[in-house]
Amino acid sequence: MHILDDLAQRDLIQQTTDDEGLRKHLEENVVTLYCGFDPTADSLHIGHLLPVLMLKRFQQAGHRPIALIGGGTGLIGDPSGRSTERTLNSVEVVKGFSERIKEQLAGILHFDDSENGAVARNNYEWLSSLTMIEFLRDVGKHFSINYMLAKDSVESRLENGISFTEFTYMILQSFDFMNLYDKENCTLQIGGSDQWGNITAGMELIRRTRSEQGEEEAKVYGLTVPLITKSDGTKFGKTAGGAVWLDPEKTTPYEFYQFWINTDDRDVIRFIKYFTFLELEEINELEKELETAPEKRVPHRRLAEEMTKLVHGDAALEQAEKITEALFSGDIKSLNASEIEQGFKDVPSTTVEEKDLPLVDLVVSAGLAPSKRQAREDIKNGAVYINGERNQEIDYRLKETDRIEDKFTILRRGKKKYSLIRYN
Ligand SMILES: N[C@@H](Cc1ccc(O)cc1)C(=O)O
Repeated sequence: MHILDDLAQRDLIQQTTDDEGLRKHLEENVVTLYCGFDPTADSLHIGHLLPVLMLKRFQQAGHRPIALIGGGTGLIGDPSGRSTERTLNSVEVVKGFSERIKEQLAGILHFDDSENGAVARNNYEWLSSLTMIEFLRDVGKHFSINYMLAKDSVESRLENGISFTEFTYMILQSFDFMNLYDKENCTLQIGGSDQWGNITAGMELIRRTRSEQGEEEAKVYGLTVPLITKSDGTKFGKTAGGAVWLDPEKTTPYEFYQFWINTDDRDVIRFIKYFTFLELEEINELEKELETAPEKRVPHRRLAEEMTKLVHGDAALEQAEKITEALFSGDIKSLNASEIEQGFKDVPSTTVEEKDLPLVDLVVSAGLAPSKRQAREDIKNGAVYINGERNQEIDYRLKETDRIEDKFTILRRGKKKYSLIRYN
């Protein structure tokens, strides 16, 4: 199947410049394409995943992707899709962010120098050495202010204001495209739907400056992926705890898994098409499953599996599944300390100095009962669990075997009220 047809069937194409031309171009050539990622934080988040996976899809279809780290543009700030000016980060900070983002991209794209291996570039390399005079003469001269003012990213900001710095951003991104065209024969730029203006600006620059007189026009292409919407109207990729990051230190693989498994029934098939590499036929099967046995949540589990494996690897997926299962069945004893840490990250925790406290005291300090009297009552009634096991001894003192790797005990009251006890 033509890559563009596969993408279309997955609803992954928002816009292309010259669909027919691009189709032919991809049929006849190993196409070098790129997508840029600005280091605006120390990690990518799932909002970045679609374009990253897009690069991978093109690679699987035999083309050559470049992941461009915006070490230079990240110092300027893209106004696209934003209603307010960004605050600038220091050069040091952006450098640090760039390195981490490169590592994350490597984890998904597996950079290598073979013919259609994915490669990473950093635009700091060429943007930092561009002189003011060169910039204004060789690049700026090809941009009319009227054209720039008409771009969405600028137009929408005129009322609230935009600095000259952010205003020039599109010129820098255009310069990137031209530079990659010159040096690497890169002829396609992809990006999120908010990047349309920047991508077409670059195409225009290349057409103007790189077409030889009397020859065919220098021809490059652009493609954008859609903005991901959710059926409940809330923003994709945000949870109560904030953004869903790809860095396992910021969003644990378990949380990441939970994010996907909690996808709304109405969105799950669409997300499987967007984010996984499953064949369309298999996706149709999953859709049937959803219709006939929605309570089994087979597609949700599959989505969570595929995504966790892709971003965090097999071992992390296995752990996420184990934690999910243990929390569901209450079998806490099967978890080790690192799994406890992940699975109970959002559960209230109490740190205690003494290790063999009476259960009654612990239940109170953990905030699971308002008084010792109530705690005794609860224990007697069988509402209190240590690491998933009911304990009805009113005079019970915690023992070594109640501590998981000597670090944690999980107390539970009733069905759902958990508390994580940490030992110093
Ligand atoms: N402007 C893009 C990132 C980018 C940077 C440089 C480029 O050449 C291309 C894209 C964004 O904010 O998402």
